[in-house]
Amino acid sequence: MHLTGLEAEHFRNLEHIQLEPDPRYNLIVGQNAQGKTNLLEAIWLLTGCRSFRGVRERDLVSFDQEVMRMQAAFRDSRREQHITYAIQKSSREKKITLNGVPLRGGSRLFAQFQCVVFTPDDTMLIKGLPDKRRNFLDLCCAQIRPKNMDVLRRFENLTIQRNQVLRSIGAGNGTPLDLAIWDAQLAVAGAHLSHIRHSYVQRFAPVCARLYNIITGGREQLTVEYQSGMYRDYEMPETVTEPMQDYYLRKLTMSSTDDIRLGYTSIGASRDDLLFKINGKPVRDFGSQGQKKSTALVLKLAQAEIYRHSQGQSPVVLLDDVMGELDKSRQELVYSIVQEMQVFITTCNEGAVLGSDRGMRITIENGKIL
Ligand SMILES: Nc1ncnc2c1ncn2[C@@H]1O[C@H](COP(=O)(O)OP(=O)(O)OP(=O)(O)O)[C@@H](O)[C@H]1O
Repeated sequence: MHLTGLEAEHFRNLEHIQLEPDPRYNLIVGQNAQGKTNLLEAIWLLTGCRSFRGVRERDLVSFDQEVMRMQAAFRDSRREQHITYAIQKSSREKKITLNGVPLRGGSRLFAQFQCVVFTPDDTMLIKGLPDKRRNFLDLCCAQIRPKNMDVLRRFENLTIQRNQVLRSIGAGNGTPLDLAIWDAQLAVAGAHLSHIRHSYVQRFAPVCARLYNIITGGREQLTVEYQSGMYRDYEMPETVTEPMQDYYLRKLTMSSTDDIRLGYTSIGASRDDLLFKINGKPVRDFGSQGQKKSTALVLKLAQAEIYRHSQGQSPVVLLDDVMGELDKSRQELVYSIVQEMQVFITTCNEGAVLGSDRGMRITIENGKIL
Protein backbone atom coordinates (compact mmCIF):
# COMPACT_ATOMS: atom_id res chain seq x y z
CA MET A 1 0.00 0.00 0.00
CA HIS A 2 1.16 3.54 -0.48
CA LEU A 3 0.14 7.08 0.20
CA THR A 4 -0.65 8.90 -3.03
CA GLY A 5 -1.52 12.32 -1.63
CA LEU A 6 -1.59 14.28 1.59
CA GLU A 7 -2.78 17.76 2.43
CA ALA A 8 -2.56 19.03 6.00
CA GLU A 9 -3.52 22.33 7.52
CA HIS A 10 -2.50 23.52 10.99
CA PHE A 11 -0.95 20.20 11.96
CA ARG A 12 1.58 21.22 14.63
CA ASN A 13 3.99 23.63 12.89
CA LEU A 14 2.85 22.55 9.40
CA GLU A 15 0.71 25.50 8.42
CA HIS A 16 -0.36 24.13 5.07
CA ILE A 17 1.40 21.34 3.23
CA GLN A 18 0.48 19.46 0.10
CA LEU A 19 2.34 16.42 -1.08
CA GLU A 20 2.21 13.74 -3.76
CA PRO A 21 4.81 11.32 -2.50
CA ASP A 22 6.85 8.88 -4.50
CA PRO A 23 5.32 5.37 -4.34
CA ARG A 24 8.64 4.04 -3.05
CA TYR A 25 11.30 6.36 -1.68
CA ASN A 26 10.79 9.71 0.06
CA LEU A 27 13.62 11.49 1.81
CA ILE A 28 12.50 14.33 4.09
CA VAL A 29 15.37 16.72 4.62
CA GLY A 30 15.65 19.74 6.92
CA GLN A 31 17.46 21.19 9.88
CA ASN A 32 16.37 20.46 13.44
CA ALA A 33 12.87 21.52 14.53
CA GLN A 34 11.59 22.33 11.03
CA GLY A 35 8.66 19.85 10.93
CA LYS A 36 10.09 16.58 9.55
CA THR A 37 8.80 14.37 12.35
CA ASN A 38 5.52 16.28 12.33
CA LEU A 39 5.04 15.18 8.73
CA LEU A 40 5.64 11.52 9.67
CA GLU A 41 3.29 11.91 12.61
CA ALA A 42 0.57 13.27 10.28
CA ILE A 43 0.96 10.19 8.05
CA TRP A 44 0.90 7.89 11.10
CA LEU A 45 -2.35 9.44 12.31
CA LEU A 46 -4.04 8.08 9.18
CA THR A 47 -3.66 4.56 10.66
CA GLY A 48 -6.27 5.58 13.27
CA CYS A 49 -3.73 5.07 16.09
CA ARG A 50 -2.71 7.68 18.63
CA SER A 51 0.42 9.69 17.93
CA PHE A 52 3.60 7.62 18.17
CA ARG A 53 4.93 10.45 20.36
CA GLY A 54 2.17 9.70 22.86
CA VAL A 55 0.69 13.24 22.99
CA ARG A 56 -2.93 14.24 23.40
CA GLU A 57 -4.82 14.70 20.16
CA ARG A 58 -5.58 18.36 20.72
CA ASP A 59 -1.82 19.03 21.00
CA LEU A 60 -1.54 18.13 17.32
CA VAL A 61 -3.43 21.31 16.40
CA SER A 62 -1.11 24.30 15.77
CA PHE A 63 -0.55 26.43 18.86
CA ASP A 64 -2.48 29.46 17.59
CA GLN A 65 -5.23 27.57 15.73
CA GLU A 66 -8.50 25.91 16.68
CA VAL A 67 -8.81 23.19 14.03
CA MET A 68 -6.41 20.81 12.29
CA ARG A 69 -7.55 19.29 8.98
CA MET A 70 -6.02 16.62 6.80
CA GLN A 71 -7.06 14.86 3.68
CA ALA A 72 -5.22 11.94 2.21
CA ALA A 73 -5.45 9.33 -0.49
CA PHE A 74 -3.79 5.95 -0.45
CA ARG A 75 -3.74 2.98 -2.75
CA ASP A 76 -3.98 -0.56 -1.39
CA SER A 77 -3.86 -3.80 -3.38
CA ARG A 78 -7.39 -3.18 -4.71
CA ARG A 79 -8.22 0.50 -5.03
CA GLU A 80 -7.58 4.08 -4.06
CA GLN A 81 -9.21 5.20 -0.81
CA HIS A 82 -9.70 8.63 0.74
CA ILE A 83 -9.47 9.78 4.32
CA THR A 84 -10.36 13.11 5.90
CA TYR A 85 -9.32 13.82 9.46
CA ALA A 86 -10.08 16.87 11.60
CA ILE A 87 -9.45 17.69 15.25
CA GLN A 88 -11.04 20.64 17.02
CA LYS A 89 -8.98 21.85 19.95
CA SER A 90 -11.54 23.37 22.33
CA SER A 91 -14.23 20.69 21.98
CA ARG A 92 -11.63 17.87 21.56
CA GLU A 93 -13.89 16.65 18.81
CA LYS A 94 -12.45 14.40 16.12
CA LYS A 95 -14.09 13.94 12.74
CA ILE A 96 -12.90 11.19 10.42
CA THR A 97 -14.30 10.01 7.12
CA LEU A 98 -13.24 7.07 4.97
CA ASN A 99 -14.30 7.33 1.33
CA GLY A 100 -16.83 9.98 2.35
CA VAL A 101 -18.42 7.88 5.10
CA PRO A 102 -18.12 9.32 8.65
CA LEU A 103 -16.42 6.97 11.15
CA ARG A 104 -17.03 6.92 14.88
CA GLY A 105 -13.38 6.35 15.79
CA GLY A 106 -10.07 5.42 14.25
CA SER A 107 -10.50 1.63 14.36
CA ARG A 108 -11.89 1.36 10.81
CA LEU A 109 -8.85 3.27 9.52
CA PHE A 110 -6.61 0.82 11.34
CA ALA A 111 -8.04 -2.00 9.27
CA GLN A 112 -7.35 -0.07 6.03
CA PHE A 113 -4.14 1.94 6.25
CA GLN A 114 -1.03 0.53 7.91
CA CYS A 115 2.38 1.97 8.80
CA VAL A 116 5.44 0.72 10.60
CA VAL A 117 7.33 3.51 12.34
CA PHE A 118 10.89 3.40 13.65
CA THR A 119 12.20 6.27 15.80
CA PRO A 120 15.23 6.70 18.08
CA ASP A 121 12.87 6.24 21.07
CA ASP A 122 12.27 2.64 20.01
CA THR A 123 15.28 1.51 22.04
CA MET A 124 12.80 1.88 24.93
CA LEU A 125 11.31 -1.35 23.58
CA ILE A 126 14.48 -2.99 24.85
CA LYS A 127 15.36 -0.79 27.83
CA GLY A 128 11.89 0.24 28.99
CA LEU A 129 9.19 -1.37 31.09
CA PRO A 130 7.22 -4.46 29.95
CA ASP A 131 4.15 -2.38 29.01
CA LYS A 132 6.09 -0.91 26.05
CA ARG A 133 6.79 -4.40 24.75
CA ARG A 134 3.22 -5.55 25.35
CA ASN A 135 1.87 -2.51 23.46
CA PHE A 136 4.22 -3.21 20.59
CA LEU A 137 3.25 -6.88 20.50
CA ASP A 138 -0.45 -6.05 20.62
CA LEU A 139 -0.08 -3.54 17.78
CA CYS A 140 1.70 -6.18 15.69
CA CYS A 141 -1.02 -8.76 16.46
CA ALA A 142 -3.78 -6.28 15.57
CA GLN A 143 -2.08 -5.27 12.32
CA ILE A 144 -2.32 -8.76 10.94
CA ARG A 145 -5.87 -9.23 12.29
CA PRO A 146 -7.73 -6.11 13.44
CA LYS A 147 -10.22 -8.27 15.41
CA ASN A 148 -7.35 -9.13 17.77
CA MET A 149 -7.73 -5.56 19.05
CA ASP A 150 -11.27 -6.44 20.25
CA VAL A 151 -9.86 -9.32 22.32
CA LEU A 152 -7.33 -6.97 23.87
CA ARG A 153 -9.96 -4.29 24.65
CA ARG A 154 -12.23 -6.88 26.25
CA PHE A 155 -9.36 -8.23 28.33
CA GLU A 156 -8.37 -4.72 29.46
CA ASN A 157 -11.94 -3.75 30.38
CA LEU A 158 -12.46 -6.96 32.35
CA THR A 159 -9.16 -6.42 34.17
CA ILE A 160 -10.21 -2.89 35.15
CA GLN A 161 -13.56 -4.22 36.39
CA ARG A 162 -11.96 -7.08 38.34
CA ASN A 163 -9.51 -4.62 39.94
CA GLN A 164 -12.40 -2.41 41.05
CA VAL A 165 -14.09 -5.42 42.65
CA LEU A 166 -10.80 -6.41 44.34
CA ARG A 167 -10.53 -2.93 45.85
CA SER A 168 -14.11 -2.88 47.09
CA ILE A 169 -13.65 -6.30 48.71
CA GLY A 170 -10.44 -4.98 50.29
CA ALA A 171 -12.40 -2.01 51.62
CA GLY A 172 -14.95 -4.35 53.19
CA ASN A 173 -17.67 -3.74 50.61
CA GLY A 174 -17.98 -7.26 49.25
CA THR A 175 -16.85 -10.87 49.58
CA PRO A 176 -14.42 -12.96 47.49
CA LEU A 177 -17.48 -14.65 45.97
CA ASP A 178 -18.11 -11.41 44.03
CA LEU A 179 -15.03 -12.20 41.95
CA ALA A 180 -16.40 -15.39 40.38
CA ILE A 181 -18.30 -13.70 37.56
CA TRP A 182 -15.28 -11.56 36.60
CA ASP A 183 -12.77 -14.37 36.92
CA ALA A 184 -14.75 -16.59 34.57
CA GLN A 185 -14.87 -13.92 31.84
CA LEU A 186 -11.30 -12.77 32.38
CA ALA A 187 -10.05 -16.35 32.06
CA VAL A 188 -11.68 -16.70 28.63
CA ALA A 189 -10.35 -13.34 27.37
CA GLY A 190 -6.92 -13.83 28.97
CA ALA A 191 -6.48 -17.30 27.46
CA HIS A 192 -7.43 -15.96 24.05
CA LEU A 193 -5.07 -12.98 24.30
CA SER A 194 -2.17 -15.16 25.53
CA HIS A 195 -2.74 -17.47 22.59
CA ILE A 196 -2.78 -14.61 20.07
CA ARG A 197 0.49 -13.19 21.47
CA HIS A 198 2.14 -16.61 21.62
CA SER A 199 1.19 -17.38 17.99
CA TYR A 200 2.52 -14.03 16.78
CA VAL A 201 5.87 -14.50 18.54
CA GLN A 202 6.20 -17.96 16.99
CA ARG A 203 6.22 -16.26 13.58
CA PHE A 204 8.11 -13.20 14.71
CA ALA A 205 11.07 -14.82 16.50
CA PRO A 206 12.58 -16.62 13.47
CA VAL A 207 12.28 -13.48 11.30
CA CYS A 208 14.06 -11.41 13.96
CA ALA A 209 16.76 -14.08 14.28
CA ARG A 210 17.34 -14.14 10.51
CA LEU A 211 17.51 -10.34 10.16
CA TYR A 212 19.81 -9.93 13.14
CA ASN A 213 22.03 -12.63 11.75
CA ILE A 214 22.32 -10.67 8.50
CA ILE A 215 23.28 -7.35 10.10
CA THR A 216 25.93 -8.92 12.31
CA GLY A 217 27.34 -11.09 9.54
CA GLY A 218 26.38 -14.22 11.51
CA ARG A 219 28.45 -13.18 14.54
CA GLU A 220 25.55 -12.70 16.92
CA GLN A 221 22.33 -14.63 17.45
CA LEU A 222 19.17 -12.85 18.55
CA THR A 223 16.40 -14.82 20.21
CA VAL A 224 12.94 -13.48 21.03
CA GLU A 225 10.84 -15.26 23.66
CA TYR A 226 7.26 -14.70 24.71
CA GLN A 227 7.12 -14.70 28.49
CA SER A 228 3.55 -15.50 29.35
CA GLY A 229 2.31 -14.13 32.66
CA MET A 230 0.08 -17.17 33.01
CA TYR A 231 1.34 -20.07 30.91
CA ARG A 232 5.04 -20.30 31.85
CA ASP A 233 5.17 -24.08 32.25
CA TYR A 234 2.30 -24.85 29.94
CA GLU A 235 2.46 -26.33 26.48
CA MET A 236 0.43 -23.87 24.36
CA PRO A 237 -2.06 -25.80 22.17
CA GLU A 238 -2.73 -25.07 18.47
CA THR A 239 -6.01 -23.31 19.28
CA VAL A 240 -7.55 -21.90 22.45
CA THR A 241 -8.97 -24.85 24.38
CA GLU A 242 -11.23 -25.25 27.40
CA PRO A 243 -8.42 -26.77 29.53
CA MET A 244 -6.36 -23.67 28.71
CA GLN A 245 -9.16 -21.41 29.97
CA ASP A 246 -9.72 -23.62 33.02
CA TYR A 247 -6.02 -23.38 33.84
CA TYR A 248 -6.23 -19.58 33.67
CA LEU A 249 -9.33 -19.56 35.87
CA ARG A 250 -7.76 -21.90 38.46
CA LYS A 251 -4.66 -19.71 38.75
CA LEU A 252 -6.74 -16.54 38.99
CA THR A 253 -8.87 -18.05 41.75
CA MET A 254 -5.74 -19.17 43.59
CA SER A 255 -4.29 -15.68 43.54
CA SER A 256 -7.48 -13.95 44.67
CA THR A 257 -6.38 -13.59 48.34
CA ASP A 258 -3.13 -11.91 47.24
CA ASP A 259 -4.96 -9.82 44.67
CA ILE A 260 -7.48 -8.53 47.24
CA ARG A 261 -4.59 -7.51 49.48
CA LEU A 262 -2.76 -5.81 46.58
CA GLY A 263 -5.88 -4.25 45.03
CA TYR A 264 -5.02 -5.41 41.51
CA THR A 265 -4.74 -8.56 39.39
CA SER A 266 -1.19 -9.76 39.89
CA ILE A 267 -1.06 -12.65 37.43
CA GLY A 268 -2.15 -13.30 33.86
CA ALA A 269 -1.74 -11.73 30.44
CA SER A 270 -1.38 -8.25 31.98
CA ARG A 271 2.05 -9.47 33.18
CA ASP A 272 3.21 -10.74 29.77
CA ASP A 273 6.58 -9.67 28.43
CA LEU A 274 9.01 -10.26 25.58
CA LEU A 275 12.57 -11.30 26.33
CA PHE A 276 15.34 -10.50 23.83
CA LYS A 277 18.67 -12.28 24.11
CA ILE A 278 21.87 -11.92 22.11
CA ASN A 279 24.06 -15.00 22.24
CA GLY A 280 22.01 -16.24 25.18
CA LYS A 281 22.31 -13.06 27.30
CA PRO A 282 19.40 -10.65 27.90
CA VAL A 283 19.94 -7.55 25.72
CA ARG A 284 18.31 -5.30 28.30
CA ASP A 285 20.88 -6.16 30.98
CA PHE A 286 24.00 -6.93 28.95
CA GLY A 287 23.57 -5.39 25.48
CA SER A 288 25.62 -2.40 24.30
CA GLN A 289 23.84 0.74 23.04
CA GLY A 290 24.51 -0.44 19.48
CA GLN A 291 23.07 -3.89 20.17
CA LYS A 292 19.95 -2.34 21.70
CA LYS A 293 19.49 -0.07 18.68
CA SER A 294 20.04 -2.94 16.26
CA THR A 295 17.58 -5.13 18.15
CA ALA A 296 14.94 -2.37 18.03
CA LEU A 297 15.56 -1.91 14.30
CA VAL A 298 15.21 -5.63 13.65
CA LEU A 299 11.93 -5.76 15.61
CA LYS A 300 10.44 -3.07 13.37
CA LEU A 301 11.71 -4.62 10.14
CA ALA A 302 10.34 -8.01 11.22
CA GLN A 303 6.99 -6.34 11.98
CA ALA A 304 6.91 -4.91 8.44
CA GLU A 305 7.91 -8.22 6.86
CA ILE A 306 5.30 -10.23 8.76
CA TYR A 307 2.61 -7.72 7.85
CA ARG A 308 3.58 -7.99 4.19
CA HIS A 309 3.53 -11.80 4.22
CA SER A 310 0.26 -12.13 6.04
CA GLN A 311 -1.66 -9.36 4.23
CA GLY A 312 -0.13 -9.75 0.79
CA GLN A 313 0.65 -6.03 0.72
CA SER A 314 3.25 -3.79 2.29
CA PRO A 315 2.80 -1.29 5.09
CA VAL A 316 4.09 2.27 4.65
CA VAL A 317 7.41 2.55 6.48
CA LEU A 318 8.30 5.70 8.45
CA LEU A 319 11.93 6.01 9.56
CA ASP A 320 12.41 9.02 11.80
CA ASP A 321 15.96 10.24 12.20
CA VAL A 322 17.44 6.77 12.26
CA MET A 323 19.03 6.07 8.86
CA GLY A 324 21.89 8.56 9.25
CA GLU A 325 22.73 6.86 12.57
CA LEU A 326 23.11 3.41 11.04
CA ASP A 327 26.28 2.06 9.48
CA LYS A 328 26.37 0.94 5.86
CA SER A 329 25.47 -2.73 6.48
CA ARG A 330 22.49 -1.81 8.63
CA GLN A 331 21.24 0.75 6.10
CA GLU A 332 21.60 -1.84 3.35
CA LEU A 333 19.58 -4.34 5.37
CA VAL A 334 16.85 -1.75 5.85
CA TYR A 335 16.74 -1.07 2.10
CA SER A 336 16.66 -4.77 1.28
CA ILE A 337 13.58 -5.24 3.50
CA VAL A 338 11.74 -2.08 2.47
CA GLN A 339 12.61 -2.14 -1.22
CA GLU A 340 9.06 -3.09 -2.23
CA MET A 341 7.51 -0.72 0.30
CA GLN A 342 6.81 2.99 0.34
CA VAL A 343 9.28 4.55 2.75
CA PHE A 344 9.57 8.02 4.31
CA ILE A 345 12.97 8.79 5.81
CA THR A 346 13.71 11.97 7.79
CA THR A 347 17.21 13.30 8.20
CA CYS A 348 19.15 16.47 9.03
CA ASN A 349 22.16 15.05 7.28
CA GLU A 350 21.42 13.90 3.77
CA GLY A 351 25.03 12.85 3.17
CA ALA A 352 24.77 10.18 5.87
CA VAL A 353 21.83 8.42 4.18
CA LEU A 354 22.68 5.86 1.51
CA GLY A 355 20.80 6.15 -1.78
CA SER A 356 19.54 9.66 -1.03
CA ASP A 357 19.62 10.43 -4.74
CA ARG A 358 16.65 8.18 -5.57
CA GLY A 359 12.89 8.80 -5.42
CA MET A 360 11.57 12.07 -4.03
CA ARG A 361 13.41 14.59 -1.89
CA ILE A 362 11.17 16.74 0.31
CA THR A 363 12.81 19.74 1.93
CA ILE A 364 11.08 21.19 4.99
CA GLU A 365 11.89 24.59 6.43
CA ASN A 366 9.92 26.26 9.18
CA GLY A 367 6.87 24.06 8.64
CA LYS A 368 6.76 24.56 4.87
CA ILE A 369 7.68 22.22 2.05
CA LEU A 370 10.06 24.12 -0.21
N1 LIG B 1 1.03 22.08 18.27
C1 LIG B 1 2.09 22.71 17.72
N2 LIG B 1 1.93 23.90 17.09
C2 LIG B 1 2.96 24.54 16.52
N3 LIG B 1 4.23 24.05 16.52
C3 LIG B 1 4.45 22.88 17.12
C4 LIG B 1 3.39 22.14 17.76
N4 LIG B 1 3.93 21.02 18.26
C5 LIG B 1 5.23 21.05 17.99
N5 LIG B 1 5.56 22.17 17.30
C6 LIG B 1 6.87 22.57 16.78
O1 LIG B 1 7.17 21.87 15.60
C7 LIG B 1 8.57 22.04 15.38
C8 LIG B 1 9.11 20.94 14.53
O2 LIG B 1 9.04 19.70 15.21
P1 LIG B 1 9.55 18.34 14.57
O3 LIG B 1 9.56 17.38 15.71
O4 LIG B 1 8.77 17.96 13.38
O5 LIG B 1 11.04 18.71 14.14
P2 LIG B 1 12.06 17.92 13.21
O6 LIG B 1 12.20 18.66 11.93
O7 LIG B 1 11.73 16.49 13.15
O8 LIG B 1 13.39 18.15 14.06
P3 LIG B 1 14.56 17.18 14.56
O9 LIG B 1 15.45 16.97 13.41
O10 LIG B 1 15.17 18.05 15.62
O11 LIG B 1 13.93 15.94 15.10
C9 LIG B 1 9.19 22.20 16.77
O12 LIG B 1 9.84 23.47 16.83
C10 LIG B 1 8.00 22.23 17.71
O13 LIG B 1 8.09 23.20 18.73
